[in-house]
Amino acid sequence: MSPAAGRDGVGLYCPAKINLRLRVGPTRTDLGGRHRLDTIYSAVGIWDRVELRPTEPGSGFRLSLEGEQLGDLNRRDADPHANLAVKALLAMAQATGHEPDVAIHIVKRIPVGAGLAGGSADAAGTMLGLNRLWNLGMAAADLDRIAASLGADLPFCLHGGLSRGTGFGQILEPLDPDGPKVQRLSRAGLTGHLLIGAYESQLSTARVYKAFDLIGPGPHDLNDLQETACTLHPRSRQALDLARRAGIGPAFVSGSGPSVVVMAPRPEQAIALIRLWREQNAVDRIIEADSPVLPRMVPLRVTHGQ
Ligand SMILES: C[C@@](CO)(OP(=O)(O)O)[C@H](O)COP(=O)(O)OP(=O)(O)OC[C@H]1O[C@@H](n2ccc(N)nc2=O)[C@H](O)[C@@H]1O
Ligand SMILES: Nc1ncnc2c1ncn2[C@@H]1O[C@H](COP(=O)(O)OP(=O)(O)O)[C@@H](O)[C@H]1O
Repeated sequence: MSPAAGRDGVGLYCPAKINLRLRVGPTRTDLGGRHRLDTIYSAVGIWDRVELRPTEPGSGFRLSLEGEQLGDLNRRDADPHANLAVKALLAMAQATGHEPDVAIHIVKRIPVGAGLAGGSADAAGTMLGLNRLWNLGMAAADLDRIAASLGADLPFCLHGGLSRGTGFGQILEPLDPDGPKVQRLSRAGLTGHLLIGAYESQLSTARVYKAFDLIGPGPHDLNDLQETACTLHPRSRQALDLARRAGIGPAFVSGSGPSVVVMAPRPEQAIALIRLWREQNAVDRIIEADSPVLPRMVPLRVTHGQ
């Protein structure tokens, strides 16, 4: 991780997450009623920026959001305590005996409720930033434990890169970038340049998992939740069909969706797919990115005139 926090705080670049494989098993009481998973997480270069600045002692936390597509975060009645970054601040404060006197500013670029773990990314960035801002020196295992209490894919968001996830998604086996497993993923076209097709509408992860128990997995999908997500959000199926018919891919739904991921290693493939998606109005937003990537931390400095 990069240099220590600056005098005025710390900034984190928090990547999104996709699932290159997502096998969903039955719900388990020993997993808190969640489904058993076997997944390959990959961090993707769509970046939220989380800025943490100390506030006056005893003044409590502040939250501010910035971005074009804030989804349901933009509701006037949105409770700041429901924001996953705030939940992470309060959990870290409780675990370490610190007062949560921190201003959190989030610049959102990860589509909200998209299956890209935008909330978990911001929460993980907040945890990494506080570890530095408060000079905690917390061990990774302790951070992972707090992260797992906040969300199933939050532990992965602390680390980024490529990891296998089991349990309810919180047990991680980081994949060696130079090892045989990642080489196999690359040969299958599952690393490198990709397109994300995103939507104004959101899918609730809880709703998708509940519907999955009735709908089940598609026969050949990389993602067991894909058939459910496409049933609940047919435009995702349309976007995937267009990619498949154009021979561009692999193409799959990201996590609980609705966003879709199409691996497009060659520029002409990306250009062709962007044209197809736009002609057919198959998606609302198209983002080009690379994967895997790692979270990044930068010191904040007061800008002139601030
Ligand atoms: C589907 C996945 C795939 O990586 O990602 P997203 O699509 O959300 O990004 C994750 O499993 C989502 O992780 P996360 O979004 O952190 O889930 P949580 O907040 O912990 O739980 C949201 C809802 O999903 C259910 N859930 C979550 C994980 C799991 N293994 N089984 C479940 O049934 C929970 O019971 C809860 O009702
Ligand atoms: N910082 C945050 N960024 C995005 N969503 C958040 C955040 N905090 C809380 N949420 C809520 O979490 C829900 C899921 O958001 P997100 O993590 O982006 O999607 P997904 O779980 O599908 O990957 C949304 O309803 C959103 O209101």
